[in-house]
Amino acid sequence: MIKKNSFKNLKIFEIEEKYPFSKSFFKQNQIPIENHREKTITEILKNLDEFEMEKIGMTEEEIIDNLIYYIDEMLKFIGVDNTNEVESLTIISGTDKSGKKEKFDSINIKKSEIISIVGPTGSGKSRLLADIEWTANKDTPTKRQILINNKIPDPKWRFSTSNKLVAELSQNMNFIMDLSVKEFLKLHAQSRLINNPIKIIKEIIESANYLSGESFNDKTPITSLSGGQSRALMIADTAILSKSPIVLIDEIENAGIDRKKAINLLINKEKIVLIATHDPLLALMANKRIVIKNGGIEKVMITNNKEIQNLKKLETLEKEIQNIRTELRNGKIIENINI
Ligand SMILES: Nc1ncnc2c1ncn2[C@@H]1O[C@H](COP(=O)(O)OP(=O)(O)OP(=O)(O)O)[C@@H](O)[C@H]1O
Repeated sequence: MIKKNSFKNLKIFEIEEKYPFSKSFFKQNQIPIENHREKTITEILKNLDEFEMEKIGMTEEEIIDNLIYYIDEMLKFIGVDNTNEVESLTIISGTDKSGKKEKFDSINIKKSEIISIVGPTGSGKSRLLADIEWTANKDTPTKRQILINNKIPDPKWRFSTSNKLVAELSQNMNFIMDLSVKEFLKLHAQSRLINNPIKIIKEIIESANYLSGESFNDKTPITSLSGGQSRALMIADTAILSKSPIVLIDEIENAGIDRKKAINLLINKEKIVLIATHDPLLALMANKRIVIKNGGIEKVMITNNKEIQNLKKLETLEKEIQNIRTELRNGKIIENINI
């Protein structure tokens, strides 16, 4: 909610910069802001004569109240109101596949934390991500409950398309639209009412190229992106453009993308990231890992110092595998392996 007192001190150019859509309020209500952008709304209204005020059809207070209401509603609509701020996510225990209570009471995850979810095939990793996405309220097969900022979340999260709590990155990123990368990102930026889409589109493309190493540009048709390139584009888009405070990743596939860079990009944007994975590198990159067995959360482990050192070894191993992959692709014979 915008506070009226401090709002009154904003100059028109500051209001327009912060809330670009406010321009249409001024226009529709015929408020003469032209050449007065250095003034506050109150200063402008005070200088209007009776006739001009009559044309607007509202008192000074009504104009300010309506403008604040308009901005608040627009912010909610595009999903950038501060009710979107998520400081923590809590998972309250439910039952495993046999109906037994899970072995924990609650797990609290904070902003900028990264959590991996590990467990055998079919153990329930994707189910946990789905519980979070649906903000389960004891109404899913696991009977878990999800709290946001320690409260039962507003049901708006479940149904709103513009105000999404969760951004999901899945393995399959098949684009079917006949658009260039620039057109695609521009559409997304427009839907978020971004003021300067050109700058942000450039940033997303640069980040995606940094992640995939296989460059593309703004003119590349999205249908011709490779698997790695489209995953890189979606990750960069999610990190930079999406307002969703929680990112759920169902395994970042190995090929064609630097997973460490991808995770760092998401973390820098202060998101909560949960990754269901079978990949040791991703599992150990997380601050904590949730171990799932037979549909239930078996335990939560904190990545310890020894594991962090081992992560470095795994990264070296991974680099060597990448080198071998490149050599094989280039028709070379694999004679030496450096481990
Ligand atoms: N606690 C539970 N109670 C009832 N059903 C569950 C529970 N947990 C998981 N399931 C169900 O078990 C099935 C397998 O779970 P899920 O797909 O989440 O496994 P997974 O660990 O992601 O598997 P994979 O590694 O193969 O992707 C799903 O149908 C899911 O709904």
